[in-house]
Amino acid sequence: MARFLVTGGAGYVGSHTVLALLDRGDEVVVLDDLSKGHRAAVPAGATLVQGRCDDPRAVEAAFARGPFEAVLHFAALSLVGDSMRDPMRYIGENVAGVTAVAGAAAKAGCRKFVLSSTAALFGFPDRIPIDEEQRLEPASAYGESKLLCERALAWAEKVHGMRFAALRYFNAAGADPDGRAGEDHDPETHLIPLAIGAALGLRPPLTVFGDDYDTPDGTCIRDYVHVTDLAEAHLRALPVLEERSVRYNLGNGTGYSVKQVLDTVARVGGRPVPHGYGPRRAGDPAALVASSRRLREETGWMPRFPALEDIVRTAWAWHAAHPRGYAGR
Ligand SMILES: NC(=O)c1ccc[n+]([C@@H]2O[C@H](COP(=O)([O-])OP(=O)(O)OC[C@H]3O[C@@H](n4cnc5c(N)ncnc54)[C@H](O)[C@@H]3O)[C@@H](O)[C@H]2O)c1
Ligand SMILES: O=c1ccn([C@@H]2O[C@H](COP(=O)(O)OP(=O)(O)O[C@H]3O[C@H](CO)[C@@H](O)[C@H](O)[C@H]3O)[C@@H](O)[C@H]2O)c(=O)[nH]1
Repeated sequence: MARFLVTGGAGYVGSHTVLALLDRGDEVVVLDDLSKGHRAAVPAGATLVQGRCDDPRAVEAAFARGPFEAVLHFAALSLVGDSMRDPMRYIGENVAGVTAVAGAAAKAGCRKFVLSSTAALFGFPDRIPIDEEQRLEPASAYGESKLLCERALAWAEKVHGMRFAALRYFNAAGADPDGRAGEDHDPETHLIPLAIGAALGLRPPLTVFGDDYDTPDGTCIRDYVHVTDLAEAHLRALPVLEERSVRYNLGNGTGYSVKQVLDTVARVGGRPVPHGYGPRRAGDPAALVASSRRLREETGWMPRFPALEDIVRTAWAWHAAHPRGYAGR
């Protein structure tokens, strides 16, 4: 049993990872300012310190609950479109969060750090699937902020001997298979919850952003990876940090188009997804699919829910059971 600090543990991916840690018997302290997350998403067995990652007093209060085996850093601003309206805020806050938390970790003698990084590091990629050797050229301030976070951690390693794992998630999706947690962003911008919301009559009809891409059906292709599999990848990456720092691209390795996602939601839910077509969303690449070969080979990670249908089924179950998300829980 070990104790972990999870920043952003009241958010979507963070809360599922807290569950994975608690399920295996670990102790968890969550540092989250609840700006986007939900108190009710912090599992009962975890301790919540409410505060910002770039506030030294809040970070100190969190580390006072240590010592920690490792820090898992999920807290960040994470909307691509938003980052293009307010790029300095995204870069400033995301980098400040990492530097404050990693600096405090080094001071406290905690030398393992796992960063939520992103496929947005690759911008418009040259080749699919995207492996770790591909050019890093973010096409958004959000992607740039995460690249700078990775680079900051490389300095923490050089100077303080801090090992880090940068996990570049592709599209996180789905919900805890036991129904204990799910996806509830406000505003919600992600395809699967919007499609399910439209099918359930909880949200307006979905707009497909462009059907003139150079893909088989004209809509964008993404690699949807189950949030519980993402959580498991964090646990798998930890032992590698005994030896060295790593960067892993993290997805299923299969791409699905927006139309295929809508068909799957309709099939799983047994009702159509009301939708129409609109212009392309600025900054959307035609296709993003991960090669997670390195992660699989070096850690033994294997997704339990690689099929889109299973991913959508768990998401559907959560949204149907919690039509208002975490509100009122
Ligand atoms: N969801 C995805 O598909 C996806 C894909 C790639 C990368 N990521 C990255 O994974 C991480 C988690 O994403 P998510 O979808 O769970 O987001 P989320 O918004 O649900 O969770 C982020 C959490 O961090 C908290 N937070 C934000 N800024 C904070 C700050 N300064 N101090 C303290 N707490 C703060 C929020 O309140 C929220 O609970 C983010 O770093 C995101 O960039 C997500
Ligand atoms: O109303 C909508 C919402 C989305 N889409 C499309 O659906 C796909 C998926 O979009 P979305 O769910 O918003 O995810 P991404 O824009 O691919 O971004 C996610 O995945 C990135 C990595 O791939 C991360 O960096 C981001 O944080 C995360 O939000 C894209 O082609 C969108 O154009 C629509 O057509 N209509």
